[in-house]
Amino acid sequence: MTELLTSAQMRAIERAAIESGEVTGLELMERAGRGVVEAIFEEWPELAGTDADSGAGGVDRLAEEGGVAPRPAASPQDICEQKKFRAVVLCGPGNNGGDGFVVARLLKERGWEVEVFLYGDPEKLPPDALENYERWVGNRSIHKWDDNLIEDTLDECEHDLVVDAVFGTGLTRLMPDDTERTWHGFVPRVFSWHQKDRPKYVAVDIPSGICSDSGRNLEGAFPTDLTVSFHRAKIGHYLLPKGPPQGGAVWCGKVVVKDIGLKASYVAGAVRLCDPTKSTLTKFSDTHKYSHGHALILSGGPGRTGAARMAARGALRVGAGLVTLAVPPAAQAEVAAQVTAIMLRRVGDATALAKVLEDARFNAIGLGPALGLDEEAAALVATALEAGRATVLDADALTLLTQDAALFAKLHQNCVLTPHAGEFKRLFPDIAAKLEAAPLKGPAYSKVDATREAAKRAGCVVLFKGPDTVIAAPDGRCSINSAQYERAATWLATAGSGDVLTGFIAGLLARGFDPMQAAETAAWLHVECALEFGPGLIAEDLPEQLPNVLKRLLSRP
Ligand SMILES: NC(=O)C1=CN([C@@H]2O[C@H](COP(=O)(O)OP(=O)(O)OC[C@H]3O[C@@H](n4cnc5c(N)ncnc54)[C@H](O)[C@@H]3O)[C@@H](O)[C@H]2O)[C@@H](O)CC1
Ligand SMILES: Nc1ncnc2c1ncn2[C@@H]1O[C@H](COP(=O)(O)OP(=O)(O)O)[C@@H](O)[C@H]1O
Ligand SMILES: [K+]
Repeated sequence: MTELLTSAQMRAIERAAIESGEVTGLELMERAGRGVVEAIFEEWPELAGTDADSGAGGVDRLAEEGGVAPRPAASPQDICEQKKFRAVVLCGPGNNGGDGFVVARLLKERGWEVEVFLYGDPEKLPPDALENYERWVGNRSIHKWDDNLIEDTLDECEHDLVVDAVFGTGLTRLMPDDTERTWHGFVPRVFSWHQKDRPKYVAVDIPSGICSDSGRNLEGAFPTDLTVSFHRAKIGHYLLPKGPPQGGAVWCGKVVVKDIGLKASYVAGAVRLCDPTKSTLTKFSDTHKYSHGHALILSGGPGRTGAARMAARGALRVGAGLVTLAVPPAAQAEVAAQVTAIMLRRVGDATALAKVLEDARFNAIGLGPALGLDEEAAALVATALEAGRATVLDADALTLLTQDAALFAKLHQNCVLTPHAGEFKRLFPDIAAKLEAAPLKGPAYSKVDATREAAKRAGCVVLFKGPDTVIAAPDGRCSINSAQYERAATWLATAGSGDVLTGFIAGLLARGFDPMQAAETAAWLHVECALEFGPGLIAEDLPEQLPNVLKRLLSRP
């Protein structure tokens, strides 16, 4: 799985590389700037089409240095007919600004018209950024930051590109809103997002104003078409904090990560992006049904059995050897008429459930969807938890946990809780309050922090749903299952899709996955199934996509 870093982890990696003598800060900055230029031309090849001032030399030079691929030299006539590309590069007071000066220089070398604006005092720039500032100003002009001048510059003639290199991983305070700078007024004026032929907006590392650890918007963020980060993506690229103002992924456009030559070393405690490997899933290919475990899914009463039936179908499709629905007697006929491969057991109350669970072959339990909120349902949850099996709790089971501290105390390390935002807030109101509070500084409290704190308190795995599902274990392991960017699947937010996820987790628990791995793998498969089907999906469709999804995954090299 891909590591997602915090700003502190990234700084530590950079510091270790510099201190070991492997690379200098200046070299890293040059590679970062070059990576941004490369990514721009990969994203918009049409922008790589001319270098009117420098001829083909600019391109070849960059290519020799490991930059973009060389292309045939343009004829003089072509060059005359081609318009000159124009960029505005907005640089900030730290090393993010330093990267911006490198980008400006490389574009200029390719014949671009480049205007650079500096927010801050040149004398206060850190050493590598200062060096690149001086390389830039050696023979070109630089403008002191001025909202009106930036706006006039962009209005004066068509620009192809605006590069945002104001703040990166070093954003530690709310965006400035003083008399000298008025970000809140400035951004929307310059940023004519819906205007046809507007310039492309590119963020260096992260859109300025977005906290790279949390994705929180520290007010006044610049939205972008393309975000180019370095070495590893940052957590903030993959979280989607609710607004106002909304933050994270929604501002990044698309995230490209460029290698800047830092070693891929293990980072203790790093958050990971869910992407199970074939080896995670080899457990899918072994043999006998009894070796694949037996999941027990608890159903609600008459008229409320659909949720559990969908969960059971999910558990079976994901590969549990056997799946049994525990059904109240009054709902038995309703369920029996609608299931085939799934078995039924009459479970009238908690005593009956305890009796069923005497059979040690039931090695995983899924409960909560449409279970009910009465005392009987609470007793079922208590009995299930007392059995100590691998257990996934969702929906009504989560609500019951919020109503009874003694029930909450029965949670154990083999449990997985799967709250959506509302359920999370009811279960962990104080943690949710921290997450909802407007951030005043960076790094801000994040959904990752909140889920880790919740998992620690519950003593079990917590899967906090959303397009940025965060999964955490009490020992601090944490991952994000993203349904954003190329995995965007908004149609997954459909009634009952959470019930299917419960089933996927229960099925994987039955197969012997540990709770963290079951939750991560199920969440990932859930989104893959939504992508496989596409828009128009209803929850029942999800389990039926699994055969194709698994086939594709298992045929990976
Ligand atoms: N860490 C690394 O390995 C690398 C970092 N590089 C670049 O360096 C960046 C990090 O550089 P820095 O740590 O200097 O941080 P930044 O350049 O992101 O910003 C720090 C500066 O902004 C000021 N600042 C922070 N929040 C502010 C606010 N709300 N209002 C006004 N000023 C504010 C700080 O006082 C400081 O002067 C990365 O994002 C990346 O672009 C790259 O050069 C390549 C390697
Ligand atoms: N914008 C989104 N894009 C993709 N998936 C989403 C989005 N919003 C929610 N989801 C996912 O949809 C599912 C909804 O589950 P849940 O809220 O429990 O609904 P229900 O109770 O109707 O089943 C979760 O897996 C959640 O992560
Ligand atoms: K930036």
